Amino acid sequence: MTLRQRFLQGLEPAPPVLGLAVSGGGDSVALLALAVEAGLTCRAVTVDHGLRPEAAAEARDVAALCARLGVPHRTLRWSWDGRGNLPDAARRARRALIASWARDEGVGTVALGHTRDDVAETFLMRLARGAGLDGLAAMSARWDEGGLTWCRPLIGIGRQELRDALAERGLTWAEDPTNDDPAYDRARARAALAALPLGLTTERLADVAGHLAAARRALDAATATAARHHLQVDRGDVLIDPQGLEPELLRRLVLRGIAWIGGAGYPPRAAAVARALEALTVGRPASVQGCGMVAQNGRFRLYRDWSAVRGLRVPVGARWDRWRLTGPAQDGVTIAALGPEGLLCCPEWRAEGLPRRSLMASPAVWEGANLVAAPLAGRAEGWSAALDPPPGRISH
Ligand SMILES: Nc1ncnc2c1ncn2[C@@H]1O[C@H](COP(=O)(O)OP(=O)(O)OP(=O)(O)O)[C@@H](O)[C@H]1O
Repeated sequence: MTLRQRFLQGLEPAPPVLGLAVSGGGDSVALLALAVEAGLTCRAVTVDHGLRPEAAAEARDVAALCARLGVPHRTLRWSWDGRGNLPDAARRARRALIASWARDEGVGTVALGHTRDDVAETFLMRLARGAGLDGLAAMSARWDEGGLTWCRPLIGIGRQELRDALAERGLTWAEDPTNDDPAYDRARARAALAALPLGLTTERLADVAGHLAAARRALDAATATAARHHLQVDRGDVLIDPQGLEPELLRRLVLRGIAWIGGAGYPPRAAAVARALEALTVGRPASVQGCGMVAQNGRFRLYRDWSAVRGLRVPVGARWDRWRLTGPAQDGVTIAALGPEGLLCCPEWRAEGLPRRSLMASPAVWEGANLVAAPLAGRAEGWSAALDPPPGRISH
């Protein structure tokens, strides 16, 4: 099969308009070139993170190439607020910017230029960190998120083959200097791939990651089935019945609960989850990523820890933790946690059937220090609280 055929196979089914995330590096320039050669209708986007002095020039080069190829292109800018881990913050911001660009452009599918080498590098990096099945499994070739389909049509293709194809076409690309900077994990993984022992190859490692991805999909399906029988959502809480569950499936259900309630956007440390499960098994409470857990009548209740939201205050209409409150319009009111003081003003709270600790972290309407409404604690006063749906997978 030719390179173009393999690219089209990786794209199946080809969308009416394909969004292309083009950084200007060899992989994504090859993505752009292959999409144009295949005659697809495309729109391209580049995110300038402003992190390297050359970034703006690279974005201009992509814009110029797109103009030559007749592909509409946009450059989006982002600047780091200094929070979180930089590569991770940049990736999340990039995905969010690209998603909103795609929605504005009427693009339903966005292609990323990850290659087989990226799969092998990621596998090695995660192996070095002692990752489990989820971390070692190959990145997804296609997934839906936020109303958009993301795909990686080059995931089965080697980086060198793509560069050779670019060279044949006289196309140039930018080399990211951090790719060879041993301060970065990925650069060290690249160097390690160039000198693998035991006859191991990039293809082999990518194959192994692919086998693990198949196992992960099966486990995801088993987790979904287990959730139907063993997991229940009780307003903002999650109830899990551990009876008869495989320990690994129980762990995965607890992880889902933590992801939804804690909302961290990345999985908690495996050791922290193992400790929490051990504590629950002997009837002690636990807390991970702002998600509290207690064992109660043979079931685990996962709830929002009040300490994680006690300082959170937003205007009416804005999202508070996982909630959005609506009610009679009124000036000067804000949304914050009910807390112990608020609960004292809700004499009927027990009738609602939620434990005190869950209600403390439930959303309430405040006017200064006065409680206006607490829809989950028996003081609705015309207000209602809608909850975000539980998420699917966290990473792709
Ligand atoms: N600045 C950017 N602008 C547009 N697209 C980008 C940009 N950076 C990366 N991409 C897209 O993401 C693909 C993968 O690039 P890269 O490996 O740097 O990103 P990543 O999403 O951070 O992945 P990883 O998890 O491998 O670090 C690129 O081929 C390209 O499609």
